[in-house]
Amino acid sequence: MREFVERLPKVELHLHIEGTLEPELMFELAKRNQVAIPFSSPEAVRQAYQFTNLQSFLDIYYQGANVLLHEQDFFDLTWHYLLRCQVDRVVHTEIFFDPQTHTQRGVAFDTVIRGINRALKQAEEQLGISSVLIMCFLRHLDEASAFATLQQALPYRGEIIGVGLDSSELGHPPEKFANVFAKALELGFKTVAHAGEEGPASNIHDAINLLGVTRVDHGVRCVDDAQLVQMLAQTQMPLTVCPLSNIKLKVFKQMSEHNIVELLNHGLCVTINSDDPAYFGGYMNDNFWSVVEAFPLTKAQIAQFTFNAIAASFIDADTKARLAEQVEGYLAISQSIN
Ligand SMILES: Nc1ncnc2[nH]cnc12
Ligand SMILES: [Zn+2]
Repeated sequence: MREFVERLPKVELHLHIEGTLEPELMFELAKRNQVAIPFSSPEAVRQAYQFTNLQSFLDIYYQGANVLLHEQDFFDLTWHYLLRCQVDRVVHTEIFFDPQTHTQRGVAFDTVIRGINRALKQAEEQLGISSVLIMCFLRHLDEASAFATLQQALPYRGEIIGVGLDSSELGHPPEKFANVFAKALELGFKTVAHAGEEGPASNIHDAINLLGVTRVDHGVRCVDDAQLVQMLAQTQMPLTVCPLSNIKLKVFKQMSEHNIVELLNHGLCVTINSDDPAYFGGYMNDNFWSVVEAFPLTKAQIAQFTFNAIAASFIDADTKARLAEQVEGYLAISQSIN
């Protein structure tokens, strides 16, 4: 089964590029850019990754991003992730970036996007991996800052497919960003938002109704509202679930208590994603495997996560059909072997 999971073509829909900063690269960039970091070695960094909740992670995560200063740094960060995609058979990825994490430190929006985009283009050409970019607003910052960020993104309309919402969910509900999301939709951006990760099921409702999202990031707290679960199944509203993240951030005590398979069996459009893999202990294969290890799933059920991700992606219809065919072929061959 492990080999089936490893070779299964995958589509990633919930990945923060800043969350792919491995301790080794953090050290290399700290040295290159002469930025002080409060760790003595990459191992010491890993030791510090003991989180009690979302906020305890975010505090360390924003600190780590301080080593990213130049276009080349953003290129290196993104390229390392894309090489890992190749290993994990991720054929398409939809990447979040947090411009405010960088512009607040005096790094230009242009520097961030140029570095990331150069790596994405190289991956398309050299690795055959396609991608799109989604710009997230930090919800602990105010509406004015989100509006300013949206304004800064206008020259890059062709390179940014949508806007998202991340950072501290508790105390920062979707309604805080209803105006800026309305403007983004008017400008032609797609919208997604983290909701129902640590926050209540009502945040999922509000992300859908007030922010016009086409996907909900995480969304696992939907189970607290049976009617909402029914609606999510009926509308096939995608949930980009991140299993290892949820364990690391104590959303669930252990994988056997995770609700992803329950949601899959209810017919929801759930997908598997890695969120911040450098911090949470694994990329796509590890996330798939953590679920497969904890629950008895057939190959067809495992492949369903990829079919769901293809359907939920921002890829054009022809490419979706081609990718789905590729996965169907893979599933048929591996089912015929045993
Ligand atoms: N899991 C997560 N939830 C909210 N904001 C984030 N930013 C990066 N990872 C996040
Ligand atoms: Zn996330």
